[in-house]
Formats: sequence, C-alpha cells, structure tokens
Amino acid sequence: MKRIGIIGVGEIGRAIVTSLRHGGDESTEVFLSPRGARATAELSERYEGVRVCVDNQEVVDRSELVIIAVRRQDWRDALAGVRVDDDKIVVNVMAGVGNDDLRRTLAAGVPLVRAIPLPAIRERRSVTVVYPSHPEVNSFFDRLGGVLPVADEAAFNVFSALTGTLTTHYAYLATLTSWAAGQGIAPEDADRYVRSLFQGVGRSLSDETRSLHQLAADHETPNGSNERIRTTWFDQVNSQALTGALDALLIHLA
Ligand SMILES: NC(=O)C1=CN([C@@H]2O[C@H](COP(=O)(O)OP(=O)(O)OC[C@H]3O[C@@H](n4cnc5c(N)ncnc54)[C@H](OP(=O)(O)O)[C@@H]3O)[C@@H](O)[C@H]2O)C=CC1
Repeated sequence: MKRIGIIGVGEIGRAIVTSLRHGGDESTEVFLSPRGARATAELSERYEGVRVCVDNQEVVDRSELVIIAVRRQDWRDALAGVRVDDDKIVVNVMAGVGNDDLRRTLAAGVPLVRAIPLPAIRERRSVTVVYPSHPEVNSFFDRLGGVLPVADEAAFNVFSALTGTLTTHYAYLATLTSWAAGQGIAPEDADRYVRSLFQGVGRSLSDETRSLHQLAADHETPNGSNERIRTTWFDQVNSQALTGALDALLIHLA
C-alpha cells in the first residue's frame, strides 16, 4: 500500500502518521482530512509526502487504504455523502463501531477491517489487533510494529476492552506519587522514582520467556512488602471489581 488516507487526525491519527514516517521512511504518500487545521498543517510541514486534502472525499479518492479515526459519535458525519469505491481498503480503528454498522454506509464490496492501533505505534513498538485478517492490512500494520489478527469480532472486542485499561494504569502511578508527596517527599523525586520503578516493569515485560504470573512471583519475596500490598489491596474484591468493569465495557463495545 503506497497511498494512505486518514480521516480524523487526532491523537491516534497523528500517531499513525508519525509511525509511517518513523526512521525517515518515505515509502508512502499520506493524505489527511482537513479538520483540525493546526495539527494537519504541522504534520504536512514536518513530513515530506504528507498532504492535507480539501475534504474527506478527496482523502478517499487519493488513497488505496483509508483509515477512519474519528470518535465514535462522529463517523456518520465524517462519511456522510462520501463515496468509497470497492477498489479501496477501509480500516476502522474506532472503538465500539462494528463493521456491520460501517458497512451500511460503504459500497458492498469494500474490504473493511477493524484495527486497534495503540499510541506506541508512533515508534513502531506495539502490536495492532485486526479483524478480519486481510493480507494487505496485515502487512501494513506488521511494518508499523506487528499485527495480531483475531478469529472473530467477539475476540476483537475483548482486545478492545483491554486497551480501555491503559489510562487507569497511568492514574495508578499518579496516585502512588501523590501518596508519597503526601508523606512529605518532594513531588519531583516521587515522580522520578515511580517512573524509574515502572520503566523497569516495562522492560521486564519484554522477556516473553516468563509468564506474567511468573514475573509477579519472581518479583515477590514471601511475606514481603509486595505480597502485602497485592494481598491487602489487590484482593479478591478489588480484582472482581476490575473484571466486572471489563465485563460491562465489553457489553458497551459489542
Ligand atoms: N487515542 C487512542 O489511543 C486510540 C483511539 N482509537 C479510536 O480512534 C478514534 C479517534 O480517537 P482519538 O484520536 O483519541 O480522538 P481525537 O479526538 O484525538 O481525534 C479525533 C479527530 O477526528 C476529527 N474529526 C471529527 N469529526 C470529523 C469529521 N467529520 N471529519 C474529519 N475529522 C473529524 C476531530 O476533529 P475536532 O477535534 O475538530 O472535532 C479530531 O481531530 C476513536 O474512535 C477511538 O476509539 C483507537 C485506538 C487507540
């Protein structure tokens, strides 16, 4: 795929553009929807071969692969009156928008693939879940960090629900630093230390020879501080509250 269109140049749209240009890669032409003039102008100035179109129809017309990356409530407006011929491939990255819904507004023969790009796609460091598997879309995301095709839309929604836990993780880290600051530690020292602690966790996650349970066990001294926090805070009630929230999110996404 040499010509990539992006409708909805927000957080994830920008991350995809950055990924496409990662390491000075200029092998694709990129066509952006015009909304959000400042961000799109900035991208087109920064990167060779990234252009801003006059409207969403022009994005579709110029591209072989079109990524729809607007918010869930905006896609009908974004595609209203836009004709997508069936020689295009459409990638839907919107959480909670099923292919059946999108199909109703697109030509019957257009290949339509759902995908979950993550912010770390910027550095080509995250795996993108896709459904259904499509050779060209698979190789597109494979080049941008890796691809994980799943068997059906139900499985896709489970992965989508998992991505919903990301900002809670940051909020958890922020709570730790606030707690330390409340104990009289300088906020910048608490911040630096917590970042360092969890960057180490990030690095150890790249060791795929050990399961997540094994990693937890390896970091825990019997009767030590980690075991104490895990069993007194992340107890059964807390753990069930988390799985309950995920169950509810899955229903919302389906
Ligand atoms: N952020 C993330 O990490 C991920 C997000 N997603 C999905 O991607 C989608 C976008 O999320 P995110 O990037 O965070 O959201 P943002 O709000 O950052 O970006 C959405 C962009 O779409 C633009 N937009 C709205 N209406 C139109 C339109 N009619 N035509 C063209 N552009 C339009 C918005 O412009 P304006 O600001 O002017 O309204 C905005 O720039 C969501 O559906 C989300 O579920 C998927 C994976 C990860």
